[in-house]
Amino acid sequence: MAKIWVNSGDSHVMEPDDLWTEALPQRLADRAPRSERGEKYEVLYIDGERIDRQLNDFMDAMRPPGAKDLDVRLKDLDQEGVWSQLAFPSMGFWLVSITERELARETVRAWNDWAHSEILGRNKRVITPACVSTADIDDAVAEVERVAELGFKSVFLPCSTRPGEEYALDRWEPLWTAAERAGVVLAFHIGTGGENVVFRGPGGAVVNYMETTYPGMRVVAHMVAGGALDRHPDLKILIAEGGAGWVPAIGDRMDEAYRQHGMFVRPKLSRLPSEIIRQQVYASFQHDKSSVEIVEATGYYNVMWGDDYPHLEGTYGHTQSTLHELFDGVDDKIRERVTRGTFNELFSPPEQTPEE
Ligand SMILES: CC(C)(COP(=O)(O)O)[C@@H](O)C(=O)NCCC(=O)NCCSC(=O)[C@]1(C)CCC[C@@]2(C)[C@@H]3[C@@H]4C[C@@H]5C[C@]3(C[C@]5(C)O4)[C@H](O)C[C@@H]21
Ligand SMILES: [Mn+2]
Repeated sequence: MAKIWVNSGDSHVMEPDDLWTEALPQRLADRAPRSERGEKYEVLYIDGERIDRQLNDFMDAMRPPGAKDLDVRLKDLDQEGVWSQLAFPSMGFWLVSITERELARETVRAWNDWAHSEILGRNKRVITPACVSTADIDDAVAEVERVAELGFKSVFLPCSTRPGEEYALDRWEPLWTAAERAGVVLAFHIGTGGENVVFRGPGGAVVNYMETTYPGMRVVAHMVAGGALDRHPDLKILIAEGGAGWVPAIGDRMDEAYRQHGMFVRPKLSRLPSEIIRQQVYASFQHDKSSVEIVEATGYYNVMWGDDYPHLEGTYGHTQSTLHELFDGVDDKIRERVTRGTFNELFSPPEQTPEE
């Protein structure tokens, strides 16, 4: 089978265990996110809070050779046919749980400086979003301005927020303004900002997998209906790892709400929700056939494939067979858009050198 070369809008870096102990004074490093192997679960400590995380066997699941080594990762990518990756944090995901201002600001800054020197500074194919404080919007704005200067093209935000901090609220407006002005994409990754295991019982594994998808839909509802994207027409948001088939469907439902409940709608928008979604909302998927099918069926083109490397939910080891299943027989324009074009539009990776 001919090799299909793609870009990945959803991958992950795995940070060195000493990222924060190396970068921060002891009084802050001791409170930064830390992972320990418990009896049955990985145990996470964040600013003194203990969270029982993944089942250990989940954590021990197959890991590609390059998960923690950039040079080896690039060889993995050549083998799998992935040219460029937007690589989200791993331990850095838990920074969004920090509510104390100084700790949030300093741990985020340290993560960004590590990514800038160890990833962006050492290669052009793998890029990361930057992290920002969710504890203080002024700090988040300052960090967006700083990292944009450093060359970051996106900023990671959690899909779930603390109560009273929902994305439709004015609290976030300075961040939307700064991100639009800096030309950075807001990259929301599913399964972040809240509990990922909310049900234990029959079907738990699948039910919880679905439960982490819904907050991605909520982000779109708040950013569209709350007016943020209408007020900032150059701002683009990505919902990573949540699939893409649902995006045009919620556009229809939001249009129906906007029309049928018009007497209750505020703020009024200059465009229908479904138009805003087609112009400013992007989504990534790994295996879903429906994420490809809806492009032609609905005219929603902001679909981006992702390898979710090095996670279990990703395609490492079966990328090419997945890509052929997804794209063989699909219109070339749609296949090019989903496998590379959407990523190129958002992140302009370097031109791909011909395969050796
Ligand atoms: C769900 C249970 C506990 C049910 O068990 P029972 O039947 O009652 O005995 C069991 O099946 C299980 O532990 N499964 C392991 C997977 C899992 O934790 N599932 C949660 C929902 S899925 C999820 O949270 C995603 C969205 C997808 C899997 C990877 C995921 C956990 C990743 C993984 C782990 C960690 C969290 C993270 C980023 C991170 C750095 O990589 C996302 O925030 C989130 C994400
Ligand atoms: Mn992912």
